Amino acid sequence: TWGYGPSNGPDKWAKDFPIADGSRQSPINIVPMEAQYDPSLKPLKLNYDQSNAKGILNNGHSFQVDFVDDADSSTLTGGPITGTYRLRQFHFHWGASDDRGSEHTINNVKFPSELHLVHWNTKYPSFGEAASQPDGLAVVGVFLKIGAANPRLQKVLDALDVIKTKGKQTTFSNFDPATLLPGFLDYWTYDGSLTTPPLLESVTWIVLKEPISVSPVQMAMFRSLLITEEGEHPYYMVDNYRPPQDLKGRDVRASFK
Ligand SMILES: Nc1nnc(SCC(=O)Nc2ccc(S(N)(=O)=O)cc2)s1
Ligand SMILES: [Zn+2]
Repeated sequence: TWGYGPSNGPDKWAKDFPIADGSRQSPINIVPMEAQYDPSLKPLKLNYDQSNAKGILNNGHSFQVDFVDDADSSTLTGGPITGTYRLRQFHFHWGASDDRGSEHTINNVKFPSELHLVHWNTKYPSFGEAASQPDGLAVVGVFLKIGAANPRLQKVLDALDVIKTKGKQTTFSNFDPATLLPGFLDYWTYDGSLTTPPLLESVTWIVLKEPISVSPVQMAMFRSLLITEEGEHPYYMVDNYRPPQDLKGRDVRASFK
């Protein structure tokens, strides 16, 4: 199956997922000077209920915190989207060293990690249905930048030692992902895709300009996860990022001047 290694990594995905060469693939390199300020873009509204946090899972290519999404209690509204999108999960991408790891780049600059908050459009009956629609998903991307240790991140990182191997999961409750957001919610937005197989072209991307901090010690905790199952020869979960894809004529809009 797909992964990030030399034999199953991003350059090989088109074989099983031909949409990898599609017209609205993600991530992309963001060039702020070429983004167009759009005064009609609304402020982002992220309203999460911490009690919706359900569990934390090592899925073999990242770890994700899953949310109860059977009601409009943890939602994304405003921004470039119309209607209400429900939070499904959040996860991260990161590098083997601090010089890489993010999926989106800014002027070709990579960050050590990128947080993705995945939401689905409630005009569709389920996440799975929404995932196949052009306006089905909205993912908020947040860059992580090396600096002071991030105390809000620590609760997530402290849960990693019980989900070391692929397939492990544990309960994870009472966590408001809004605590992971930066102070200002200025963003860039463009039409894109899932950045891992099935690479579905159903994502309105909302990439925040302001990063959050992470310390080198905290980055080392991300890198202690394994992509392998218990009992298998261990391989570390690192460099789980897809490089930027061709813009193919798409516009990138900015919510700020
Ligand atoms: N019918 C379907 N059920 N589930 C899927 S795909 C599962 C899923 O959530 N995939 C996913 C892949 C990548 C991303 S990302 N990195 O945020 O673009 C988010 C989410 S299609
Ligand atoms: Zn992601």
